[in-house]
Amino acid sequence: MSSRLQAEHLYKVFGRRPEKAVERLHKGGDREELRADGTTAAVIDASFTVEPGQTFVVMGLSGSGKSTLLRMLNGLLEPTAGQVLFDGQDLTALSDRELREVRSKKISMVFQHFALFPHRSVLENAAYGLEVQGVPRAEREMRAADALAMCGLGGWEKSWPDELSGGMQQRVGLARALATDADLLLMDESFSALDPLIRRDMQDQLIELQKKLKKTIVFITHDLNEAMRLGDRIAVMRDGRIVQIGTAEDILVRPANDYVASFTKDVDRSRVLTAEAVMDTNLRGDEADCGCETARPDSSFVDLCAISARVPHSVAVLDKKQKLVGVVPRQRLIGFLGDEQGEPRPCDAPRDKVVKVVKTGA
Ligand SMILES: Nc1ncnc2c1ncn2[C@@H]1O[C@H](COP(=O)(O)OP(=O)(O)OP(=O)(O)O)[C@@H](O)[C@H]1O
Repeated sequence: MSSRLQAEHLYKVFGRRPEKAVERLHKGGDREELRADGTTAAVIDASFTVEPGQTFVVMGLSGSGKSTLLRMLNGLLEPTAGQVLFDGQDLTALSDRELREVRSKKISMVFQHFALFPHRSVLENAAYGLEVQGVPRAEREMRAADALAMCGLGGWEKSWPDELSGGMQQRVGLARALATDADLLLMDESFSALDPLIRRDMQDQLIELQKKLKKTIVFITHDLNEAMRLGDRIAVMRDGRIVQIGTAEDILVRPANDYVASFTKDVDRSRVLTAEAVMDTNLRGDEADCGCETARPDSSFVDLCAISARVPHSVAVLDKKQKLVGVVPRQRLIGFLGDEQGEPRPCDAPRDKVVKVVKTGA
């Protein structure tokens, strides 16, 4: 059973008199103001909940506070203010011993640079977390071998890390995290050092594993495309603050401000949007009465385009109970793809006639 993670008004300030700095931040002060005094507000008032089995992605540019936030979630850094609740337990109130216990049994980290021991075999590396827990050799080797197989590394147990490619080494890192049966996986830029194709493979692997294992995952990245592929929910950080939390669709279709919107420019919208985000919910009520093919709210954008090409009118969207919940006119599909949700401008020419050829260029 996976666990629930909750961050409540977390602050981390580095430098002199951090508590005083939190007070100033409370009163609306910002990072720049504090920096002038030689104080860094790394994380400012971060609150969120990660439900059991969810992948929560924290996305932001370098220096936005992602790693500091993550280190507070596993108790490696003590918050200047605020609380971290894990399985209902306040991590900030635990003794060092209790915290070490929680960290070794319930929380696993996967780092960007695989952090493998060069003089241990792949199997010994995957079993490392269990060794720290004091699990007997035979059991830990069995569990590590299972985790390696889950990560596609069956047969590589006796190899050495330097015999493996970067992608395979990261699979060992993932296997090590999975072998311990920890409910909470904290992944810090775990795929950022990999080539684009291998990175995509690892994302696919994580998505597949997560369908089965349903861990509670916090994944840090600076890449919005990666965030959107992996995240059930995404928090966007800027200058220490979370500026938006939402699904990939929320971020894409309803960015909280221009800063978030500026990230979405490079996102392949057709991979993120579903019928639910695109559909018009202003209904007559009889749009699905004709017996033509329909879509579901979770139909992908690409599927929706294909259906739209096959039916002569708007696509009706029906929920699981076959209730009509929206319609998608073709115009709307094209508009969403081009991030243009206004109405077409009027044209004086007779329908379907090209009146004159407009020359462009010099
Ligand atoms: N131990 C520390 N002492 C002082 N300042 C720190 C410390 N750790 C982090 N910072 C500062 O806090 C801010 C947030 O850093 P953090 O590493 O959390 O950001 P990040 O988003 O993870 O960046 P990156 O992607 O580059 O790792 C930065 O300005 C950084 O310089």
